[in-house]
Amino acid sequence: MEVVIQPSAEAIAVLVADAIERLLAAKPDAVLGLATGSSPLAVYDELARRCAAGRVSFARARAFMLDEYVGLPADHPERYRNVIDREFASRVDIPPDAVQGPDGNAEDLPAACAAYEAAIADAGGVDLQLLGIGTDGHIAFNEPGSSLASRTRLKTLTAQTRADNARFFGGDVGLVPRHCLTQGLATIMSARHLVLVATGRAKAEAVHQLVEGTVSARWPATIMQHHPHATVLLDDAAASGLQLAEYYRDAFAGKPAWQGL
Ligand SMILES: N[C@@H]1[C@@H](O)[C@H](O)[C@@H](COP(=O)(O)O)O[C@@H]1O
Repeated sequence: MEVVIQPSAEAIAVLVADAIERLLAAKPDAVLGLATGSSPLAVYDELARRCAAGRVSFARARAFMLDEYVGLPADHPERYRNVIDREFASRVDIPPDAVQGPDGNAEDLPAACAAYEAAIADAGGVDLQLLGIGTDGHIAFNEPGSSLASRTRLKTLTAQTRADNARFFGGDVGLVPRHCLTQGLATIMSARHLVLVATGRAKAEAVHQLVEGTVSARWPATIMQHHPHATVLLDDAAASGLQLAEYYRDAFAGKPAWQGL
């Protein structure tokens, strides 16, 4: 796992956008994994800028979302499909039907989960998966206790996650759905490159566990320690709980530029 500590979300976004630009230059029909939440927003801003400037094109790319709330109306602004359209897809040249997410309004949710797994496999798997991390250590919506071998399925959100996400629902936790569909931890681990972004002190404990803790379903993101190509990008606040921060800084400072992330 590579840990990269940067001064700001914008500096992180430049590095992540560089990696995505490089991937698409080598493989224009690459499969991207998209995350919601506030953590990837600066990355989407940077990609939109580069696309407008003609530096990068998503015209042949495909993308899969990590997760979706269950039961939000199709036109609800916080439905993750709508968030991704607003923050990313509508701002770049990716064809609208090239972006897929789990169907949180399907009549048969287990069938929708199985179909989603099949769609990812049919696309050849995800090349680069963007991730945030919850304060309780979840990735996508894999809450504590999630099977480390899980695939896309229905999950119940923790009170902590619903409280954290209430800010997107006018501060009313009662409006945050209780259930979601989420890629499983094994689904995420199947992606070829994992790129996790975390900023702010609220993430410091989860980040410490992710990088330096024992691999355990108690902190689901720790499964990333088993991934052969995982990059964790942090600002100083999110890195403030790391015991080996100086080593990570030194290693990145001495890294040859041609290696990229
Ligand atoms: N399902 C999403 C996750 O994919 C995201 O990583 C996490 C952190 O969100 P934020 O980046 O807003 O802190 O919360 C949500 O619950």
